Amino acid sequence: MRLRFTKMHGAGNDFVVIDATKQPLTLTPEQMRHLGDRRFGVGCDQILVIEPSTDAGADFRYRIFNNTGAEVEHCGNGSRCFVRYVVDAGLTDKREIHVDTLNRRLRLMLQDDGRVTVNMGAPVFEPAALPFDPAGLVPRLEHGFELWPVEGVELGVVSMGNPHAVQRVADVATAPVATLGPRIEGHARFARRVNAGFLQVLARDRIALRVYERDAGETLACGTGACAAVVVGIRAGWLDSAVEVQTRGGQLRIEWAGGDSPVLMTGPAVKVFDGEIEL
Ligand SMILES: N[C@H](CCC[C@H](N)C(=O)O)C(=O)O
Repeated sequence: MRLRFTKMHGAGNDFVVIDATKQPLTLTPEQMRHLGDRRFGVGCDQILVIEPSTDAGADFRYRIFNNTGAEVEHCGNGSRCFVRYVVDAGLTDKREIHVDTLNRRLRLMLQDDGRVTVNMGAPVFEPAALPFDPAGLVPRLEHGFELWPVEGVELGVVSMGNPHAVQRVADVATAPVATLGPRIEGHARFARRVNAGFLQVLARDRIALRVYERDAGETLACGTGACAAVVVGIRAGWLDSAVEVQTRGGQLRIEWAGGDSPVLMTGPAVKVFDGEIEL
């Protein structure tokens, strides 16, 4: 099969974007893995498949697959690239777009400076939402927020639609992302595995972040991970409600007013090239 695609990135988190708005497309996990392979295929962290909406309340739907072929619930950087794609491809003339993912409806706004703001929905802190099994653990409370002792560190857990476990570190540059990241990502207490965030507080409105992503390893940026780190930092009393997040691939802005209010993420979305591949 000859497949047309668009290569994009959001703060260095890179995607193969496939437009399936005009004809249905089903790729096997093996075909996804080939697309994601940085030597034998195109190479990407995740694959984004854009489809027509199946509900009057949304303009589109899209599906996200890690480069292992596993479908996931949410991708912050991918949602911004989705907006850039559908606007540039002329699939919509709107600047506020509603899209359905596996388990959320997102509202996305294209800003005049080219960045995209995404209403990422509200965080969910109940362990069962990830899922995370806290049985037998005694959390340390930081400003009333539970930090769970796992693998010798303290994890703040939160679902942004996909699962995240965030720990505070003194310096992201020396954080044990390559060794501790996979141990947390695959830990038995996370039945559907987890994205492992390493957060360094630079100021109450600025953090540095590295994320060992579920099913993808360390990426240069993780949008849902940035949301997760900021809301954990706010609940733990380390951060204010608007935070600049420095990732290895670029900068994101995360805002959250607390409670059931939605998390707003603003950041870049860049098209790199169009291509075709024989699958
Ligand atoms: N690896 C994530 C999906 C991609 C999320 C990330 N790329 C983002 O920008 O949010 C997971 O399995 O939940």
